[in-house]
Amino acid sequence: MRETFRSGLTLFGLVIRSAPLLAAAEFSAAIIIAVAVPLQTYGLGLVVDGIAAGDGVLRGMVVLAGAIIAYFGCRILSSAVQSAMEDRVEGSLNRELLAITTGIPGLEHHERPDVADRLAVIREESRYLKYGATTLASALAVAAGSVTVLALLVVVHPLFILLPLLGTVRVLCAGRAGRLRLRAMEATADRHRMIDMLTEIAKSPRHGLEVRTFRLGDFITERLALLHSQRDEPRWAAAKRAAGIDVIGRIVSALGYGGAIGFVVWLSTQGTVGPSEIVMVVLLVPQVDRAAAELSNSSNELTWALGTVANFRWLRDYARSHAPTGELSPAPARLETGIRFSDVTFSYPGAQRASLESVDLFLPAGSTVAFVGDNGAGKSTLVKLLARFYDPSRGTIEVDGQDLRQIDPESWRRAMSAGFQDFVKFEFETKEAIGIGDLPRLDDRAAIEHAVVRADAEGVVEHLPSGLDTQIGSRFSGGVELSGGQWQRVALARSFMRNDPVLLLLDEPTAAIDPESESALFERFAAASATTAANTGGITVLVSHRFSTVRMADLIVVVEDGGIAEAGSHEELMAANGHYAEMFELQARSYR
Ligand SMILES: Nc1ncnc2c1ncn2[C@@H]1O[C@H](COP(=O)(O)OP(=O)(O)OP(=O)(O)O)[C@@H](O)[C@H]1O
Repeated sequence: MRETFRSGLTLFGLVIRSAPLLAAAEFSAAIIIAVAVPLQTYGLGLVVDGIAAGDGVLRGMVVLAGAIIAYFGCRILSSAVQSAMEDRVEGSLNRELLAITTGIPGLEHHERPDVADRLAVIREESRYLKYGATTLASALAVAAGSVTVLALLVVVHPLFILLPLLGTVRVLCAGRAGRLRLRAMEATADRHRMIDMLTEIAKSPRHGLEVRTFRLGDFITERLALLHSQRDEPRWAAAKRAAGIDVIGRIVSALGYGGAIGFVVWLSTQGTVGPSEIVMVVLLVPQVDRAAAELSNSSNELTWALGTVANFRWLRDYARSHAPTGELSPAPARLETGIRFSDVTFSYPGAQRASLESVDLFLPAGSTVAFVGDNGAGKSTLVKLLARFYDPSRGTIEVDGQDLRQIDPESWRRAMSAGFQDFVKFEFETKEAIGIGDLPRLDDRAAIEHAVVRADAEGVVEHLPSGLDTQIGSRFSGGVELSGGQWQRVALARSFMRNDPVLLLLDEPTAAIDPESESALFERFAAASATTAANTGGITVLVSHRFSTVRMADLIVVVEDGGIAEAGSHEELMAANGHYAEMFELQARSYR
């Protein structure tokens, strides 16, 4: 109950923050409409009284006309503001959700199934929050209308105070039914995510090649049918139970309202009430029933909306609890000694096996470091720990002797830069797709051109019809599609936007580029790293499977099965005649 109340407050706060004036107009209009309806009945009662007593109908007509004008005026106002308010709420909710999820410093929330399920439910249900604003307004309005109806009925006979009890039964039943449906949705959220994923694979042009090559159409369709039945059957079972509970509520209230009308007719036979009271009760009792129906509808919708708000609050609390705490230092502007891994063990959330086991490693300031090793050895995991997407499960990573956990992650990310194999294809104008690598310099054309040169991407830009001003990607009209290697060079230029980062992480950023160009590129990296190293003592880390490229690194780290097998310069490792020498020879021979 307390949680529901809190979620209601959160929703109310969200609505007021998103659209204060529109919300004030919508809430007031909804309340006035709800109160105006019983007031019309009251006015009619006064007219009947006036006629019966021969006193004239002016007073009754004034109340009736006032209530009718207020009713229609507010209906017009409500229809004008409602959808604008909903759009504003939806927009600001989406922005808030995005800010929360992207604001979590690490990546764990994307990989923990319990968090991913909640995110899926929130995404699926966020449209209810848009309507939740209107639902909240109508729930308040129904409450105000019910109080007015009840006050008028109690004046007729105090026993009518019991009528809301019947309404409560109906509302409770509807609330229970709504919770049943929401729980079924939560329990089947993983299947829903899987359906989303398969549908995306089936529809997206990006996956079209593989889907067609492997003739996956039928396989995906069958898998989707199975998943739909696994998702929909529990939901349908819950919907049936919910409908049963709803029907019970409706029967109880219908019996009660029939009894109330019978009661006032009986009172009139006893001479206790007159014609105006009969008119009022006959017209007001259905309004109590309608109010209960509306309240149960809006309580149904509100239960859904508040359930989603509860998930939203959970996510916000999760983000807060994962926000860095304690005294945090800014990232160093200059590295003096280097970065040290001491006894670092790391397991991904939910993983059975550790991906890194007791790693001891020192990356000296000002050096270029290459990570090599077989698939799944742990190279990218080392990179992710360096970027602080995750913290070690055991052991420490120290930057110039300071634990990385004590450095503000925001400041650390600003001080570093990175390029990844599975980069994002930002379908923007080329200058923006590159410039976003250093947001404060998004409009600095000279800096963008410099990054293009460093990434050896001049050839890509020269071939674009409007150079840096060309829209890239085929999603938008006039957009120019790039090849895999060209996209990768744009992504590389993006990672070179930041001047002199203290850490530059390049995790197979050239996998789509041919070996010769990669070698040439790495020479440029090394030259750029030398400048960076002189200015900031920065470290460049490169992950690559190509030994011809990594040989020029100052330090080559051979990662094997979650540990460090060997580390040293190319010459040292060749002299040691170990795994590196063997792999180098093998690759060199195959190139020859
Ligand atoms: N998100 C994840 N969740 C669970 N396990 C993961 C995750 N990412 C990687 N792993 C596991 O961690 C181990 C190391 O993976 P990592 O990506 O670091 O290897 P890698 O050396 O970069 O491989 P590759 O050369 O194929 O890119 C692997 O066993 C992999 O299955």
